Amino acid sequence: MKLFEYMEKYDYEELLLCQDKASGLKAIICIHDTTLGPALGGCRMWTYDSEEEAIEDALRLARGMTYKAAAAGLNLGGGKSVIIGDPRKDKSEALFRAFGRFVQGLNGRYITAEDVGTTVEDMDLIHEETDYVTGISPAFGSSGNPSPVTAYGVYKGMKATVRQAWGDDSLEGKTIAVQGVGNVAYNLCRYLHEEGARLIVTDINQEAVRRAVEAFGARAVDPNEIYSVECDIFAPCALGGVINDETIPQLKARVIAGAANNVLREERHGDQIHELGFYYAPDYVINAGGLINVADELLGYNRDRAMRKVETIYDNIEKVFEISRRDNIPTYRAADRMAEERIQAMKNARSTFLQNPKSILNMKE
Ligand SMILES: NC(=O)c1ccc[n+]([C@@H]2O[C@H](COP(=O)([O-])OP(=O)(O)OC[C@H]3O[C@@H](n4cnc5c(N)ncnc54)[C@H](O)[C@@H]3O)[C@@H](O)[C@H]2O)c1
Ligand SMILES: CC(C)C[C@H](N)C(=O)O
Repeated sequence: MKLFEYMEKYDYEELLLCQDKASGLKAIICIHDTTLGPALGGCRMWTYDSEEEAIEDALRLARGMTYKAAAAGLNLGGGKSVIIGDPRKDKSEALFRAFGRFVQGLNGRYITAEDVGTTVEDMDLIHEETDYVTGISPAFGSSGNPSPVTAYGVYKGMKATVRQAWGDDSLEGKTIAVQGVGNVAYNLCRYLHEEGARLIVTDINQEAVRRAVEAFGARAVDPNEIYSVECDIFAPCALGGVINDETIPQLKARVIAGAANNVLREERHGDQIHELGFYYAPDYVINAGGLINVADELLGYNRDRAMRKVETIYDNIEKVFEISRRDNIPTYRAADRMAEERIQAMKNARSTFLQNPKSILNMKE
């Protein structure tokens, strides 16, 4: 990848490589865009096959966060970080504290939180070194683990998408294929099960599968079977890039709606599923619940206020489908348009100098 060419093409601000020999930390922090406010985005810990793959992931995820915050109506920019390593073996206090010091060094331009492979306990260690971290323990007045709230938002967004496809938003009797039953999807499955949906689940972690089968009477299938099972809704809740040339021809679902970030391997796959008549809920619109929740910490956390804002994901999904129909474009493009228009409008509005800009968030009691 030609880094500067790529960064220029998608308007990235900053890419930071962080290494600390003593703790073994190798991390990447990427700030995509801070037009709307500080870049808030999670920290992923993953065993990447190469450094290039890790950098690419950080870049793509950071850009997604800019769009996520903009589409959710938050005054936050987009950023993300990745720590290269195995979350089951390579974690230590020293590693997360070293990472925290790099975050502190950015002086608030980047605020971190959980993502795949990191937990509230890890955020608490980062918090030893910096206040620019969210999703820490509730004992600090924080919102804790964002995953259950992300799940609630995905549930609401899935219902809104189902309404587009079938005219009413009930999930009762719908068969839903869930890929990955980790932190978000386990909580999502609970909502789906309570509403009377039939669940098919898969995960590369057998323990996660067993939990979902026992708790929700889900049917388990092998990871490579999940694309082709007979179902109404495909819910990608593991990693990105799963809507691609190989998987699209296998899909039997009518709706694609899940928690995973960067679901489309390439933009052209979003065009393809649109032409084929799938109802796709754009990833960063439907999975914004966790971000909305941790963002509320910056105001002094109020769970009711945060949950009310998470419920607007239903309306945001409806807006995306409206734009898609109005402009005859795929939903992923409609979501981009919605986010880009807001960023541009705020860029223009902020051209006037103000001594004391108002609070960085626009959520009100
Ligand atoms: N946690 C949040 O609040 C949040 C918010 C927004 C988006 N997301 C996104 O949602 C997705 C899930 O996040 P999470 O926090 O639940 O992570 P998680 O690590 O708890 O869960 C992911 C699950 O997917 C499984 N998995 C990985 N590769 C797989 C494969 N090829 N096939 C089947 N299963 C596979 C893992 O074993 C794990 O159980 C990620 O893409 C994340 O970026 C999470
Ligand atoms: C909780 C959020 C700040 C981060 C989350 N992993 C996301 O992708 O939205």
